[in-house]
Amino acid sequence: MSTLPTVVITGASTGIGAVYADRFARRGHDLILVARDLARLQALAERLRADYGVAAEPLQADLADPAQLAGLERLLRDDARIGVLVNNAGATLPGGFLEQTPEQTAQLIALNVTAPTRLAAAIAPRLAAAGSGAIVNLASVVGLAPEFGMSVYGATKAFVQYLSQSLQGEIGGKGVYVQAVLPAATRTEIWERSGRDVAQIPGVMEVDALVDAALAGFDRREAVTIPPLHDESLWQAADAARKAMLPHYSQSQPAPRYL
Ligand SMILES: NC(=O)C1=CN([C@@H]2O[C@H](COP(=O)(O)OP(=O)(O)OC[C@H]3O[C@@H](n4cnc5c(N)ncnc54)[C@H](OP(=O)(O)O)[C@@H]3O)[C@@H](O)[C@H]2O)C=CC1
Ligand SMILES: CC(=O)[C@H](N)C(=O)O
Repeated sequence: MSTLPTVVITGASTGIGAVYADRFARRGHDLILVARDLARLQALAERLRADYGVAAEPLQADLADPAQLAGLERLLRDDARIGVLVNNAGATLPGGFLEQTPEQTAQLIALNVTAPTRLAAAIAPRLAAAGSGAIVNLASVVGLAPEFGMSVYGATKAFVQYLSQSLQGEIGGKGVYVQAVLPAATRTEIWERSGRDVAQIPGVMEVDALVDAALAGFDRREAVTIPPLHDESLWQAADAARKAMLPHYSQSQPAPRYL
């Protein structure tokens, strides 16, 4: 058994989550791997045990299902070995807002918004009390870009980014590191799962490169990590522009243009 904190990774059966599992195992962490496809989780866990000598436990759960989500919440609340949560499980939807059904959007919000929020809420008090630990949340550059026409998916990712940055402010001072990771298009099954052809997308990043870059940001303790953004000053300028507005919101009168 490792002396390092155990890492819980949601959506670990494939894609970005499976590579996170490989990288944390390589660093010597024990793992709890969460997704719906138990056979895939078992195969990955077996490989990680063999390759790295860590403990790797598959945990089958549909995180859009409140009862199954509650089981993982209990584990995060109670198991003191767990010190890192990677909120990675997520999906997108085919079609546009006019085609998507209420059931589809509710399901997406349950997976992309409710699950990471509740899982973070389950682990945060214990990490804050211990004064250490990390919560990594997979957002997306789509959350910065309403122009991309992925309204509900993008809104869920904007939520995740906001939650991460706000939590960093709330619990960062108590020793808990919170990171938002914003990938752009990355070669995983997410594209075919939503009926899109990744071959039509320009500038797709390979999943190993994405996760290694995200972990470089993790090691630098960045609040927001955007692996595809080469010119870091663009993010810094956008963040500075947002912060420049903050002192201007406390006004008893509407702005003259609204009078
Ligand atoms: N790939 C990309 O271009 C980008 C991805 N992202 C984000 O990165 C994260 C990972 O995406 P990616 O690896 O590409 O996606 P994949 O579709 O490759 O993998 C998604 C993972 O989530 C799991 N998952 C899906 N639905 C559920 C559910 N209801 N309950 C539990 N687990 C579930 C899947 O496992 P199973 O089916 O076994 O449950 C799988 O392990 C997502 O949050 C995504 O939004 C952000 C920007 C770009
Ligand atoms: C499917 C996508 O659009 C991708 N996950 C992204 O967030 O860029």
